[in-house]
Amino acid sequence: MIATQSLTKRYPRVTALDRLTMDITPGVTGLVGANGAGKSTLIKILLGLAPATEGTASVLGLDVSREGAAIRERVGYMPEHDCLPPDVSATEFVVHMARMSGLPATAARERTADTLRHVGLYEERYRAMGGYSTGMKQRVKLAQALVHDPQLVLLDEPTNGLDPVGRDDMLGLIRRVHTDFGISVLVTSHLLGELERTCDHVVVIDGGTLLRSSSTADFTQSTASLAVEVTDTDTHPDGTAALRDALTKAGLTVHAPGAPGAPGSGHLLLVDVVDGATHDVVRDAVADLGIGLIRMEQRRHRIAEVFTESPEQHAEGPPGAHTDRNTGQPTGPAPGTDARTPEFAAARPQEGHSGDVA
Ligand SMILES: Nc1ncnc2c1ncn2[C@@H]1O[C@H](COP(=O)(O)OP(=O)(O)OP(=O)(O)O)[C@@H](O)[C@H]1O
Repeated sequence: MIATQSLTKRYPRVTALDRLTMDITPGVTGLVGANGAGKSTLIKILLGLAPATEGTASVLGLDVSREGAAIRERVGYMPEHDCLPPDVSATEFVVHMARMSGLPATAARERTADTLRHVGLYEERYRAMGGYSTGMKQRVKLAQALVHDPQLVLLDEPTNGLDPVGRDDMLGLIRRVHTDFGISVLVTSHLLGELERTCDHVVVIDGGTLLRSSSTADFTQSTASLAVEVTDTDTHPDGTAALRDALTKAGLTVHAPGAPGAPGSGHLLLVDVVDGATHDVVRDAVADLGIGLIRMEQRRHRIAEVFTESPEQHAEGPPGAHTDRNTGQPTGPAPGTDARTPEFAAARPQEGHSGDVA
């Protein structure tokens, strides 16, 4: 859908994109990065609205530097900032945008009604947008991006300004744009947590450079672990400790509950999954000890956890310390490990916490 090669954008005082090379395939892709990482700049280049300083990019096989108009015919765009005229209704506005995209008048009205219904705007669609809530405005912005039935939509921070419920609704809508209509989606966010529920693929950029690009499953599965809880018996008054010893002897890595920095807690053991046989080793060890197995469940790490692990664990991952591409000065650790943006910091894993609500 999208390919960039050494894409660079320099503004007079800042390099917004720095030799960015990536490929985005059909589906729902999340583009995540802290504020100022270069997400909006990338979208503007992909739409042919801003020229790159160096490098190339194509969208649906069309060159962004020469075929911007053809790209904008086939691609929908939802801008980040509030851009709706306050004194017209959603219906008038979306019909206008449909006409601008080349739809005849009747088709524009029909598509507008369908699209506004799809995004959940009903009677309100005839009211002036100046009186809309942030959630309603975001829905109108999504509707105008979809109204001309594009092959791909670029959504710039569609959950900005929404409360948790509004955000969940918007993420559900975005997912359905792909599942119901087959439209591919590139959605940007500075919240790691919300992307793993919505996207098939996640691209992480920081300081205009690519940190990581992989499927959401790869992000979370590569570091899966088994959570195991067992009973105590007369023979083994501390069943958890007995099992930990047995599994360690069997060559598995077990995180001891309560150990400093260990992810286990209480009576839960977290066992790193080596391969498909790990479950069997745990089952056999429990049976041999004669203790009861309360639960054994596979846990996927959340994307945020991947970024709080040591960088050496990811060959293609972020370096531990970043250097400002403009000043050459160190700026601190990679996203997910620093406090440059509260949202990244808030995305740190917490038990029973969705990870993206500050
Ligand atoms: N027109 C411009 N002129 C000069 N600098 C710009 C311009 N547009 C963006 N920048 C700078 O380029 C960098 C990347 O900005 P960009 O808006 O692409 O980031 P972003 O990841 O979308 O962040 P945000 O979510 O805050 O918009 C920032 O340092 C920004 O200040």
